[in-house]
Order: sequence, then C-alpha cells, then structure tokens
Amino acid sequence: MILDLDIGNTLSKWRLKDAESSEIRSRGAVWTREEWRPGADIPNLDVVEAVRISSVARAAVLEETVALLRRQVRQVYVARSTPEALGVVNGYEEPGRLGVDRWLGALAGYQLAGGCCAVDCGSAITIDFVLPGGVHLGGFIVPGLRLMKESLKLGTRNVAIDPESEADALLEPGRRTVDAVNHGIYMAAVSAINRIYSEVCDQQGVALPVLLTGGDARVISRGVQVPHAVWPDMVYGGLEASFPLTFAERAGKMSGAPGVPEPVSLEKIRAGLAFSMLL
Ligand SMILES: Nc1ncnc2c1ncn2[C@@H]1O[C@H](COP(=O)(O)OP(=O)(O)OP(=O)(O)O)[C@@H](O)[C@H]1O
Ligand SMILES: CC(C)(CO)[C@@H](O)C(=O)NCCC(=O)O
Ligand SMILES: [K+]
Repeated sequence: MILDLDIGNTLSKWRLKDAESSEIRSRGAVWTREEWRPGADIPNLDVVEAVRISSVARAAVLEETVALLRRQVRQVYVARSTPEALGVVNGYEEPGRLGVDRWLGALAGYQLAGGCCAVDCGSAITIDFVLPGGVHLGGFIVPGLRLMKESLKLGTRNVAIDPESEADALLEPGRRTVDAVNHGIYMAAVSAINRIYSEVCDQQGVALPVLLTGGDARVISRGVQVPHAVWPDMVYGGLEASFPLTFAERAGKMSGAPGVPEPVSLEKIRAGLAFSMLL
C-alpha cells in the first residue's frame, strides 16, 4: 500500500492506495497537530510500503511525522516546491516559498489539462495560474470560508454554510446574522474567484480550464460561473506525478482525475468582464 498524506493548516488528509491495482482502499482526516501519532484515525502502517507527503504545517509537524513514519516505512517521499518540475516553471521569486500544496496542485493541473487555473478551497483559498507552455504565473491567496467567518466574531462561527445549499439562495440578502455572514463570505469567495479568473485570462490572452479542490470546493463550485471541474484528489495527483510508484502512475495516470473542462472563449470572458464593470 501507498500512503498519501496532505497535511494542511487545519486538517491532515490521508488515503491508502493499492500499489498493484492503483485502487484507493481507504481515506481519512485528522486535525493537524504537533503530535501526529498513529491511532484510531490513522491507517495501519504495517501494510504501507511507501509514503508521499505534502505539508504546509509548521516545520516541526513535518519533522515529527517523517521521523515517526521512517521507523516503519522504507520509502518516505516529501514534496518540495522547486524552481521547475514536470514541465512547469515556478513563478515565485523565491520558488521554495510557494506553498507545496499549491505547487502540487499546479503540477497536477498542468499534467491533466496543460495550462490551468488551479483553485484550492481550504483554510485559505488559493488561485494559481499555469499557462499552456508551463509558465506558472504565481497566484492569489484569500482567506477561506471558515477563516472569514471566524474573523468576524459575530457568534456565528459554528454555523457552517450548508454544503447542499443552492448558490442562488446564498446570493440573497441575509435577514438574520448567520445568513448575512454566510451569504457575505460566500459572495466574497466566489466573486474573488470569478473576477480573478477573468482578469488573468484577459491579461494573458488565454482561456484556461478551471480545476477546484479542497474542503469547500463543492459548495464554492456552485457559485463559480465559468466551466470547471472539481478534483478532490488534485494535491494527491501532484504527489503521484512527482513520485510515480505504480504502473499507472508511471504512465502519467492520476487517480480520480476529472475530465478536462472546456473553457468558454476568451471573447466571452472579456465580454463578462466588461459587463461586470458596466463598460
Ligand atoms: N470535517 C471537516 N472539518 C473541518 N473542515 C471541514 C470539514 N469538512 C469541510 N471542511 C471545510 O474545509 C475547509 C478546510 O479545507 P481543507 O479540507 O482543504 O483543509 P485545510 O487543512 O484547511 O487545507 P489547507 O490548510 O491546506 O488550506 C474548512 O474551511 C471547512 O469549511
Ligand atoms: C496558503 C496556504 C496556507 C494554503 O494551504 C499554503 O499554501 C501556504 O502556507 N503557502 C505558503 C505561502 C505562499 O504560498 O506564498
Ligand atoms: K489544502
């Protein structure tokens, strides 16, 4: 079995992948914390022959995790943001400072779709752009839905947006605090994504396929106007592409990869931008 680990600021997500059949056998998530000890929520390491890790947690968390895993698992691979990988050139002035989850998302998106706009809706919402030739432009970081809500301190932090909500309902003015907050932060997130996507495609003169991932991807997806695909395993896809272990991975296949969404034309994107500014 291969253990893939995505250590985020809030949640540490894992999945177990069968090295022979490439099937995903199980998944889970635990709170990210200093002491990451195998327990009820952590897979049995006896069956694990290789681990691949993406971590944006504090260095101490990663060090502890790696030290612990090395005692039981022979192969431990830790992803890093590099100046260049798999045909993608990192757009950061200091490439190592780009969050490795963003880098892996960009690599997976490029491998799947060529150029792309990769959006990760987690603790933060990150929006990264890769041009068809592999140039990563950099991106945008916006507070995620939960962080926006907590920062308001209006006593509504524990009332999450119902992930089954229809986008239309979330666009109505709220008539109680909890709705005003939930609809407000939802609008803030989806308007940012829609506008940033249009602006960058306009600047670059290219309509890019949009890929969404992260804990809030499904609910945010309903408010994103342009065609897009939700890819819950996008960061894992970057791990597979960076450290291919199975036969399928060596052939460039990433588990759970969606079909490539066909972007609307650049003309339509530009018309939408002009309309939104009442030009
Ligand atoms: N069971 C859950 N526990 C916590 N957050 C959840 C859960 N399910 C969905 N979410 C939502 O997912 C978001 C967390 O995103 P994600 O699962 O991508 O993890 P993350 O650790 O925050 O990611 P990162 O720190 O890498 O950005 C939260 O903002 C929250 O609204
Ligand atoms: C922005 C987050 C928190 C998103 O998970 C992560 O990618 C991160 O810690 N990045 C480092 C800062 C940067 O990417 O510029
Ligand atoms: K994430």
